[in-house]
Amino acid sequence: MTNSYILRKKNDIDEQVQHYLDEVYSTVVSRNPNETEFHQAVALIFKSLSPILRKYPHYMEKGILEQLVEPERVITFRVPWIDDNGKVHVNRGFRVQFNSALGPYKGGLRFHPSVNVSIVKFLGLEQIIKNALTGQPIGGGKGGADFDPKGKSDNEIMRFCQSYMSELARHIGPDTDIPAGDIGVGATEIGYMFGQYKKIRGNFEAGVLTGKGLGYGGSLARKEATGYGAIYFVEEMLKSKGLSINGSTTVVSGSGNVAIYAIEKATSLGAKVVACSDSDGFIYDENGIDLDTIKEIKEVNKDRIETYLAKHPAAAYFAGCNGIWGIPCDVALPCATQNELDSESAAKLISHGVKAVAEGANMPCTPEAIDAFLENDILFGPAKAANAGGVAVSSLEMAQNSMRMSWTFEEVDEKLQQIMKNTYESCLAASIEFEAEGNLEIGSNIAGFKRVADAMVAHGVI
Ligand SMILES: NC(=O)C1=CN([C@@H]2O[C@H](COP(=O)(O)OP(=O)(O)OC[C@H]3O[C@@H](n4cnc5c(N)ncnc54)[C@H](O)[C@@H]3O)[C@@H](O)[C@H]2O)C=CC1
Ligand SMILES: O=C(O)CCC(=O)C(=O)O
Repeated sequence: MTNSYILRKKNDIDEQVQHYLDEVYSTVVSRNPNETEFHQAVALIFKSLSPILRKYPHYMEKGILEQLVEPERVITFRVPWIDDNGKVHVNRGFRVQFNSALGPYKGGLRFHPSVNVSIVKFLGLEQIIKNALTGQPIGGGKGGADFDPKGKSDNEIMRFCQSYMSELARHIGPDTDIPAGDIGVGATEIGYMFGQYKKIRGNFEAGVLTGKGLGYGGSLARKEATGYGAIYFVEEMLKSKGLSINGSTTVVSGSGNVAIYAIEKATSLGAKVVACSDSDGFIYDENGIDLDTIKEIKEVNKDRIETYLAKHPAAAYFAGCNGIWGIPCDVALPCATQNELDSESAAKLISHGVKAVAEGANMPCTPEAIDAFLENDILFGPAKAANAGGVAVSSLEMAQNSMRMSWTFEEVDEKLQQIMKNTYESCLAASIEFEAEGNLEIGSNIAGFKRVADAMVAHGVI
């Protein structure tokens, strides 16, 4: 009698939770039609949340999920600029100020032709949970424009950045919203945007942007932070199985900021990184990639990865990006872009004996690929946790700006290592508490969600 009563109660709450998740998700889909990346990001988070909603049903009673998936503010604006031939172009700019429960909105800006409201919202939603996992006092936001920096002159990029900031400036500030870089936005673009912001405001507010140059308020180790942080996270995952990245064969997709510094740290810890890519194709160098050549191609010459062969004729180049996951490796790090690693690629990695996969990029693995890794007991580091090092050091940059002082590279790196260790441990602890031991996908979503949800409950319905 008692047992069947308990069983019925348990089924009731299971049903309520599932009904609540389904209902909020279907509202997201109907209210935001065609925003497929945003739907995917919502579904990924919701898939992990049943256990915590069962344990703490007050999150449902207080409508936390309904509020979480609706950005506090979405700003869309015109970005007109003039090219070197005098022709006028108009791009569309975005900033999604998604959630400020834990602090001012914080997250990068992406300049890429694919940028639209769906992409900015998926990135913004992920950023809320990621920022919470770092333990830093930062809310979640993201922005960008459908501007393609490829093939543009330095003057064109400067004029674009100035125009973009002419509008964005009125919406941001060191205690309001602090943008940084993402795809297509590095220290050069941040510099031009900072210059324009300073001119408009008539103030030197260093803390309004992060990822700044070292000469005017940037932090040592910010450039390296996302890639290094991903490797610190991978080391924690591997350690849990008595393994290490030392001696591993590693494959990294992309060859931008995240990929380059992931390769640098992995190599310094004894991994052999044999492949990396750009949006045209990938290189395979069985001796281990020469990172100085990659840096020269990507950071100095802004050229294509194929040109690696000029200095390393024994290496191989393959057109197309997906083939990179067919290379046998122990550790795979997708560090390029969303949905770059699908179930077919996951199956290849698994059949070749991959031991760990960690997402340096945001949402690079499709939901089916993630399921395949988890079902096959592959260590899986989700983006929200594995690539949190970049925004964590951005928060340290804000702290240094507030104090008007600078920490050494070693000091920042040490704090980054501690944050990545803490992030790993809080994801693991949540996975254990909610009976999914070692499933860091569930652990990261629950641990990050709980911190944000508790703050939202404390603030009331606002
Ligand atoms: N920069 C940062 O601090 C952080 C970046 N991320 C994420 O990491 C990813 C990469 O960003 P960044 O390195 O900053 O950008 P980036 O602009 O420096 O580099 C992007 C690289 O990816 C390559 N790429 C683009 N599409 C590709 C594809 N389909 N296959 C292979 N390569 C492709 C580009 O050629 C470029 O080399 C993005 O998902 C971004 O959101 C995440 C956390 C922080
Ligand atoms: O450093 C930041 O504020 C943002 C980094 C970022 O865009 C990300 O974590 O995806």
